[in-house]
Amino acid sequence: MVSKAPEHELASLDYEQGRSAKRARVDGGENQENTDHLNRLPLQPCNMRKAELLEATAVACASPGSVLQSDGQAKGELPAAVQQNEDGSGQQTRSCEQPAALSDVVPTASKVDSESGTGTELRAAARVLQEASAVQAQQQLMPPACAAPLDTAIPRMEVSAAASTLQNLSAAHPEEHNPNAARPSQPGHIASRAQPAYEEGGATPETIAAVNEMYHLNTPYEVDAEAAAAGAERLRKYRQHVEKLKKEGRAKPDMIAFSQRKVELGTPLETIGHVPGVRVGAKFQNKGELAIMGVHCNITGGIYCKGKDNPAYSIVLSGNYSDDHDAGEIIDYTGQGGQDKDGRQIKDQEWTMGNAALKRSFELGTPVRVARGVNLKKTYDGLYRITKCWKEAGKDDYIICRFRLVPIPGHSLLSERVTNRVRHSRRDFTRVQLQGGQRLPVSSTNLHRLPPPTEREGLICEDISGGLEKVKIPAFNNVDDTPLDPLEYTRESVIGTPAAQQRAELAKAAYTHVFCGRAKMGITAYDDQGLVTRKSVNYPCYAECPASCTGRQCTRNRVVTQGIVLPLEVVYTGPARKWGLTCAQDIPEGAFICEYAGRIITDEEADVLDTAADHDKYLYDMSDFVRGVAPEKADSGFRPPVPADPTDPALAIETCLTIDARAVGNVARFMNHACTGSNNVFPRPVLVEGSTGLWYKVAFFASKFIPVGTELTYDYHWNEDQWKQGCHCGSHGCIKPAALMAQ
Ligand SMILES: C[S@@+](CC[C@H](N)C(=O)[O-])C[C@H]1O[C@@H](n2cnc3c(N)ncnc32)[C@H](O)[C@@H]1O
Repeated sequence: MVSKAPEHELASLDYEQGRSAKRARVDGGENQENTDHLNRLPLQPCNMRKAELLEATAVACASPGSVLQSDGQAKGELPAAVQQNEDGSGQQTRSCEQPAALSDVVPTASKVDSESGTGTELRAAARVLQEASAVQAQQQLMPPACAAPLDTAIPRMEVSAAASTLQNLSAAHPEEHNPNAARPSQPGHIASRAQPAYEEGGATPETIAAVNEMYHLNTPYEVDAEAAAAGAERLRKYRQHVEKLKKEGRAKPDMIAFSQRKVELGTPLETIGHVPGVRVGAKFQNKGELAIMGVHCNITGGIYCKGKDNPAYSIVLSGNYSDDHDAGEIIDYTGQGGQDKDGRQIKDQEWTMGNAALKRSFELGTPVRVARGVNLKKTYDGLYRITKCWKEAGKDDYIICRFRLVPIPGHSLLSERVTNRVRHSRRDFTRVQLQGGQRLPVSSTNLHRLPPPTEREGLICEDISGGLEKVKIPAFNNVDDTPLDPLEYTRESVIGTPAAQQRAELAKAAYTHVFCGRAKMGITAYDDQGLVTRKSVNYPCYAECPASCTGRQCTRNRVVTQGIVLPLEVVYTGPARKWGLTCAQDIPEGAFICEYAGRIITDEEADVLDTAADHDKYLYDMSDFVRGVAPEKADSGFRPPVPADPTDPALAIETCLTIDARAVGNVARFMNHACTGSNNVFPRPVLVEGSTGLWYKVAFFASKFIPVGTELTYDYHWNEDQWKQGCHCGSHGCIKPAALMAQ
């Protein structure tokens, strides 16, 4: 989860960096290893799987009669004779010999990785891959063991290396391995002949678990405020120095400033994982700033590492490598080396320098920082893990090293972006300043009301709740013909999945007591009119009384429990924000508006919802609600009754639920966002006697008097990146005004 630590990205610096990002990446190929720092990393190599694989490969290759399936897997015994039709002109023969020794036939791990992974070896492997399908086809036609004459022997080494490659391939990526696709469409063209050669030996689940533990990847990232303040100061001084160098007319002031000030400013170097104090999503004006903050200290190269034997610290994606494929959630990153000064690939890449370091990260499962951005400006996008590495022919027909990186959930901007849900956490707690003044009950006849819906234009549905709410919820479209999407209306949240059911039950078991909200809070959150009081408005949680509580005070303390009483309306606002929620009468400040209802699912289930189908637009993450809010934000008052021990499983259970209101929901799903200053509604967790087994709801209240017909909005607390299409709230303090985005 992205923390909202003090911002340290200061105003933009207006200067040109001396070399293009593309050139910098090329240079990185030559000057990649940062030798300034000598500390060694704590992790040791873990080659267990590779060794196992080699052993398995050796067995497969060393056995006479072992057969290669067309899908690339070693199957049974090799045929004693292999028929080859290299150029389609005739058969070649080789005698069936037993390999003499393992080292003769199976390259060692390093041979597979760095020596035999050259273009020549790959091409040879590719050829044998093609033959594998022929072998299988032939095997189906003829008896094994030298039944068919082969004209020319294929060197044993080549076969076994190819078998190893094949096994790697099929094991690592079966769906992409298609030997038929390997047939040359343009003979002699490397791209058409070379097959991807996937490297086995990625970290085992046990290693990854250990790495997660070591780098605190099991819990969402939280920025240390002190370290953030120190970082902001470091950046400020660095920028000052850059300005000074610029005034002196120095070339490449950002680079010079980095090398001159890094020691004095205490740049965190050689850090695996997050750099303390740097929040995910932090923006930097150039690579010098990335370097001085310790995010990516290789100012001229795309890969930051120390030596080929250690895992890499970070990569920078500038969109300049034609072979890079950045699909957001998945990055297929191209290694370094083999380019000319214009960025053209002129040689095969090898598992050396930064490529070797990234491969090491793959083997060890260590996180790699990713910074992205075109031109000079970069964003720290958080931590990724390399799930695959391989060699293949690049667009320029030379063999390139490739790495697949995927975001680590809770530690990358993208994992936030993927779950583009309306997040609220203790950091997102909105302080509300109620103005006081006339606080009429919502039923007061002194509040203005619109005429009945049937007397107004644009009515497309008289009651979207289908009679489920106490009041009708009509829908209007006075803009165009856009219809309402189908919605299964629900008045209260429902448990959506068996996994969520399990969590809800566990949570219920952890909180068995029937509570009296008044007893818990000492006072109720509401006044006699059912409006949130000025005193209680910034309590982190409200508690209502269950039906079993009697007495005037307790009966009064059931506001959310009563459900919607205000005449809410769903109104089409236009193509930018689509549907929104308004009210057909004045709303007094502090009035309850509605709860956020939908299907309750687990966070994990929410994370894999189809974002392309806008599924994530209607998710409300309940995480952190129960953990309370920072003391400086919330008034003392009542806090959620969470266990004192934060490791209590009940806490973990309860915080892992999300409300999904896309297909099943209530009016709250139509409420749009407005930035600070212009929204009029705020959410609070409310303890109620839930029918679902959950012990709280998310409820919305008016933060001010809202005149009749005004759109109801609250702060989604989305960051700039989440507003990909821009925010159309139109307020002065808008975080990402759509108007600016268009420029
Ligand atoms: C919970 S839904 C709100 C209802 C939505 N407008 C609809 O038509 O169903 C959240 C989505 O509404 C849109 N939205 C809400 N507030 C917005 C704003 N201020 N600017 C632009 N789009 C907004 C975004 O597409 C967002 O993902």
